[in-house]
Amino acid sequence: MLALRATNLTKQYGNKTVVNQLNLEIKQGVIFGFLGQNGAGKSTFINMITGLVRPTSGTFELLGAPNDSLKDVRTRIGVLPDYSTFYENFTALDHLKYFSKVLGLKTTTDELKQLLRDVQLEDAIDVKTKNYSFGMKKKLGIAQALINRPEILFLDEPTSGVDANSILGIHTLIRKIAADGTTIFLTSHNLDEVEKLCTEIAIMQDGTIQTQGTMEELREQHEKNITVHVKHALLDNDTQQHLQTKLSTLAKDVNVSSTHSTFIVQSEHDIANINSYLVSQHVNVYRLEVEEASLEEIFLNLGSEIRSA
Ligand SMILES: Nc1ncnc2c1ncn2[C@@H]1O[C@H](COP(=O)(O)OP(=O)(O)OP(=O)(O)O)[C@@H](O)[C@H]1O
Repeated sequence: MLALRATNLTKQYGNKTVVNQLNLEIKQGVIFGFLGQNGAGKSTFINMITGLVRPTSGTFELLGAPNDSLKDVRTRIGVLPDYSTFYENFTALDHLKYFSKVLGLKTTTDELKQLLRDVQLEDAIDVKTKNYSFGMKKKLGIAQALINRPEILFLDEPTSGVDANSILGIHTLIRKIAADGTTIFLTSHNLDEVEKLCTEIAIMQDGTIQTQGTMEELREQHEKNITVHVKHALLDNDTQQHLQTKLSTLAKDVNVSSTHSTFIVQSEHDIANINSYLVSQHVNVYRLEVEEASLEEIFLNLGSEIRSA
């Protein structure tokens, strides 16, 4: 069973189409990163999936339940919205007890305390939330979203405004929740975070999914420049010059020195060609390192692909 399948999902506000015939499939157990510039339609998509906003047209299935029977799965999902509000005079424990009751769960106080420990709020269990920092409120929001041990957890910007130490803690927690079998749907503007955490990534633009895949697949599809560093046996001046000239016909930004050379190619195929050429010239290659494109580069490349289309 898929965790989520959206088919031609569309949301219009007046004349404006915010989510446009969107198709998406998410397998169970993945940490799914959902990216897009401001206004791309991410929150609107999540709001439809979590039942806050009604689609204009199209359908989706969440944990196997069709969108018109969402109440059947509501207790199996967890949601951290992009902002959470809490009763100021409640402590963290009061909050979790309250939400546990609202959801009709039979969670014990010990279990709720453990949940607060999991999100590193053990020192603030009995502190009123009016005294919480922004980051502490995020953590409490995550604890609240986990209270029903959800099968799929929606995290909208879980680390924005959170200090670096706490971010590491939240990342560890997300990995642990995923390892326990929960599917994670993560929205973040922090591309580094998405690259580190997510096993699958989709990039949304103007209401549709522009690309989707693992980091490896995204690199294959959208990587424009691959930087290659070669360490080789000592070359004499003539060979260096010869290689500089020849490699410049096969690659960009070629820089051949006596023991190291670097160049930029457009595809892995070019690397194989250059390597064969070096072998044919009896250049002993000791090491060949490829600098992989970051998600940020892919994201920027995609933006320019769309603008020039
Ligand atoms: N209730 C609404 N009524 C009218 N327009 C809306 C409504 N909600 C969202 N929009 C518009 O839909 C577009 C997409 O908004 P949405 O919040 O889904 O984008 P987003 O990708 O989540 O952006 P961000 O990264 O800034 O959170 C925006 O142009 C927004 O102004």
